[in-house]
Amino acid sequence: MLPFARITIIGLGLIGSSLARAIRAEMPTVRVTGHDADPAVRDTARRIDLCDDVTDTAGASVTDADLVILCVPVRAMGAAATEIADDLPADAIVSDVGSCKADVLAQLSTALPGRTIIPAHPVAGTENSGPEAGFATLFKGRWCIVTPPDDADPFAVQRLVELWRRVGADVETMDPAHHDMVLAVTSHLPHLIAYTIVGTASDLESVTQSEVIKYSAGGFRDFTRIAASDPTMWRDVFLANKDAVLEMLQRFSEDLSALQRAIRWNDGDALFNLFTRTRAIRRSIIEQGQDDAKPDFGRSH
Ligand SMILES: NC(=O)C1=CN([C@@H]2O[C@H](COP(=O)(O)OP(=O)(O)OC[C@H]3O[C@@H](n4cnc5c(N)ncnc54)[C@H](O)[C@@H]3O)[C@@H](O)[C@H]2O)C=CC1
Ligand SMILES: O=C(O)C(=O)Cc1ccc(O)cc1
Repeated sequence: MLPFARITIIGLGLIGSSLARAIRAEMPTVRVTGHDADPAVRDTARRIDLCDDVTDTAGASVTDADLVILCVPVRAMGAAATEIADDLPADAIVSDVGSCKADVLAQLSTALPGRTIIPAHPVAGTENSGPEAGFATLFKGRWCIVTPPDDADPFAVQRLVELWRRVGADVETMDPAHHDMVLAVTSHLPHLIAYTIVGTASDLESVTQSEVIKYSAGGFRDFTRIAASDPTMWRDVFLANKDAVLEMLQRFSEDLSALQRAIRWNDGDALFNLFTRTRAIRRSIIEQGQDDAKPDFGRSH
């Protein structure tokens, strides 16, 4: 049985539009209603026939929904939830796709007291944004981490888990604070490093003219892809997951200082041992079949 009959998606960018496409592809009888605060995005969504209906107001999009998924930048979650509060049916489940979870749960709980809130995070995306960047297969074979509050209704959680399974995700449940620590090191810190290194190189570019671009090797190019990610989205992630990111950044800075010291003192063993350890990590990821990097970067969509 389908877990939901009428799903509303608020925020029709990369993730919202991918979800709309995936739901329509995998569960064609589900009615998908969409809303976005940006009129240009709503026009595009209508032109590309993204949803069964696109409404001009957030309230109108939820009046008969049994699931509402907020797909807006993490610091806009509270405002988006407040906009639907008066029109949300009593038995509707509210979820989201934000990249960090504790702050979002706090925003949603404040905006929608007494409502069923089950946050989630599909760990799948690209550096692109907007309704035309989405694609139906984005979530296939990817993790979706569901972070229910302690008192969550187990049946509501089960229905949301089933939705994500139907669009192809592997689902794990996790405590929100733990999610934020794990993602701070596996996703948020790598983005911060990419933004930094591309910024550093672009500062140098004025000295070296176009050499940074001309001789950019594979490693730097990979960083430029990540550093092309949406500025609003990532500003919000770093501010909303501040504590976990600062904790991981502290550890990273200490490790970087140790490497700096090893280079300064010609400690080849320290360098060799670290690089041997990290090579083994990469190889074990590939052996476990979790090397989604290459197919994703090259994925045609
Ligand atoms: N981009 C990625 O790779 C991934 C993003 N996420 C999360 O998904 C969420 C959405 O990200 P994207 O789809 O990439 O962003 P996006 O920039 O492509 O789309 C966000 C959309 O939300 C709309 N919006 C902003 N505030 C709104 C409001 N108050 N009410 C209605 N619409 C509003 C914007 O107009 C925009 O169309 C974020 O919370 C992000 O952390 C999660 C996994 C991957
Ligand atoms: O494009 C990439 O490399 C990503 O890392 C995509 C991504 C961005 C944010 C998330 O919360 C989850 C996945």
